[in-house]
Amino acid sequence: MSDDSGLPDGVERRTFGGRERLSTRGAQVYGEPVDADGWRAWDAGRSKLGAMLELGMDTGLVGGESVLYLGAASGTTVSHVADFAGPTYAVEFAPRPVRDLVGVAEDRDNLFPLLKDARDPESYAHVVEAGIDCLVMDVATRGQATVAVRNRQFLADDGRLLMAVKARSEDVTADPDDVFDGVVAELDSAYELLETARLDRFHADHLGIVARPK
Ligand SMILES: C[S@@+](CC[C@H](N)C(=O)[O-])C[C@H]1O[C@@H](n2cnc3c(N)ncnc32)[C@H](O)[C@@H]1O
Repeated sequence: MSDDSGLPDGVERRTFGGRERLSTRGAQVYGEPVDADGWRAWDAGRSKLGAMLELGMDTGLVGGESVLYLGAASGTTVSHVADFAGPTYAVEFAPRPVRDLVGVAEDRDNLFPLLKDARDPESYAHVVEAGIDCLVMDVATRGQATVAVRNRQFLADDGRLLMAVKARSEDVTADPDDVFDGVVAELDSAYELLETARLDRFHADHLGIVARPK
């Protein structure tokens, strides 16, 4: 971490259109504003990890870490991650967004797209290095806690899980708080919870979780 901002090295607050925003330095991906120095605005409204940083959650990210990112979609968030992190493995199971993700990786030597199902970690265990520093999860699917537990195997003992839970993906009718309680209870088998925060300012009915392996 470069200063007392709580942001990892390689993530800065810079002014775009008169407004201070998170930013990373790299090739443009989704039409986000880019300044003259090559910094690109990181839209927290389109990124749960961006929202977690914007809300001041203590992610433990310092910059340069190895990352396994589950639910990469077309690369909006993972492109920013690869801008400040080390080797970044991006798992996504839908072929269409992976086509875009491959384009995003062409500009980033440290970004490795994997067309894989995050529920089946054995299918990419031969590719992803062991002792990953940070597991980022944004899979909007039923069984989000199960996916986190199954992928615990990749994390270093002092690594971090940074997870966004979408309540409606588990149960559209349930009270989000009940859904979050259930997810947290299931995570307990493999993780120690460090911090949770509702992301509603940026993402309705989402919970941000920071945890470390037990
Ligand atoms: C909310 S979107 C991710 C957005 C992305 N993280 C971002 O901020 O740019 C959730 C993604 O998870 C993917 N997904 C859902 N279940 C998955 C699974 N079992 N394995 C891999 N990807 C999955 C979906 O296809 C979708 O692209």
